[in-house]
Amino acid sequence: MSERQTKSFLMQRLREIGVEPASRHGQNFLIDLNLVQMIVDSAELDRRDVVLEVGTGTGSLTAMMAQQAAQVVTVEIDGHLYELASEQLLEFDNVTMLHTDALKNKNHFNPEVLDTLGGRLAAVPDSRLKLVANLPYNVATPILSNLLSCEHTPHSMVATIQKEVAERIVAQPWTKDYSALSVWMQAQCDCEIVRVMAPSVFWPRPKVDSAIIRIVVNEEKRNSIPDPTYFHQFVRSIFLHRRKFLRANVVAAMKKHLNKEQVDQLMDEMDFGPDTRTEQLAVETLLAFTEKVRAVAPAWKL
Ligand SMILES: C[S@@+](CC[C@H](N)C(=O)[O-])C[C@H]1O[C@@H](n2cnc3c(N)ncnc32)[C@H](O)[C@@H]1O
Repeated sequence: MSERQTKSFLMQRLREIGVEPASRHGQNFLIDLNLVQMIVDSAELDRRDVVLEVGTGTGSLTAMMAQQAAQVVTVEIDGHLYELASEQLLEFDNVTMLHTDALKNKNHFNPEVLDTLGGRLAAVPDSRLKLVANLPYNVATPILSNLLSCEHTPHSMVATIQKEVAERIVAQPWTKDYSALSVWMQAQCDCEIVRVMAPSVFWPRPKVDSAIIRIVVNEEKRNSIPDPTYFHQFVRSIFLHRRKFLRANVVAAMKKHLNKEQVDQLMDEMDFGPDTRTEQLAVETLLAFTEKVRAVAPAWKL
C-alpha cells in the first residue's frame, strides 16, 4: 500500500467505527510502510523474541512483527482501536492483545502487562524481551525508562519517539541535551538514533519531528551499577539544575544526610574543583561519584 492508500484506509476504518484520533493518547499513526518495515528490521527479530508493543493502534506494526517473533504482547488503551486491531490480528495465534494502560503510574508498568510478559517469556526457549513500538509520545520516556527497572530485563528497545527525547537519550556531556535521562540510559545501554522522521510520515501529523531510536541493553554496563535505584534517584536529583555548580546540587539533594563538609570531602576525593558543573560529568564519573556518596549516606532516599 502507498502512503496515500494507507492514510485513506486508516481514515475510512476509523470513521466507520466513529474514532477521531486523540492527541491525549498520542494517536499519530505511521503511514509510511517503509518506515514501519525499518522499525521491524532494526529490532532484528527472531523466534526467540517476545515483543512488547505499547500502542497497538490499527495493528499494522503488530502484524509484521508477529511474522518474525515468537510472541507479541501488544497493549492498547483505546477500546475502539483495540477492537479494530483485534479483527486485523485474528489470524495470528502468537499475538496477545491487552486492552489497558501500559503504565500503572509514571514510575511503574501495569502489573497485568508484566505478568503477561512473564508468562510468554517462560514459555519460549532462550527467550529475549524486546520492546518494539511506535510509542505514544506523552508516555514515551516513562515506558523506556521504567522497562529498564522492571523485573523482566529487556534485550533491546526500538521505538519511534519525539526527536527531542531521542536527542536527550544519546546526548554527551557539555551539550544542552545532556540530562538525567541520557545518564540513566547510557549507563546501561548502547543507544543510537536510527532515523529522523518529519511529521508528514504520520497521520495526523504531530507538531514535532520524530526519530527511531535503538537501545540495546549492555549487560557489562548494567552489572557495573551496584544499586540502580540509588544511582537513578541521585542522578535525577543532581540534574534538576544541571547547569549549576555540582556542589550546590549535591548539598541540596543530600540535605539531612550529608553536611557541607562531607560534600566537600567527597568532591576532593573525586578531584572535582569548586566550579565543577553537573552537566560536564561523564556517565562513568557519575557512577563512581554516586558510589562514594552511597558509601557515606547509604540510607538516602528521595
Ligand atoms: C503513535 S500511536 C501508534 C499506533 C500504531 N502502533 C502505529 O504504528 O501506527 C500510539 C498508540 O498508543 C495508544 N496508547 C496511548 N497511550 C497508551 C498507554 N498508556 N497504554 C497503551 N496504549 C496507549 C494510542 O491509543 C495509540 O493507538
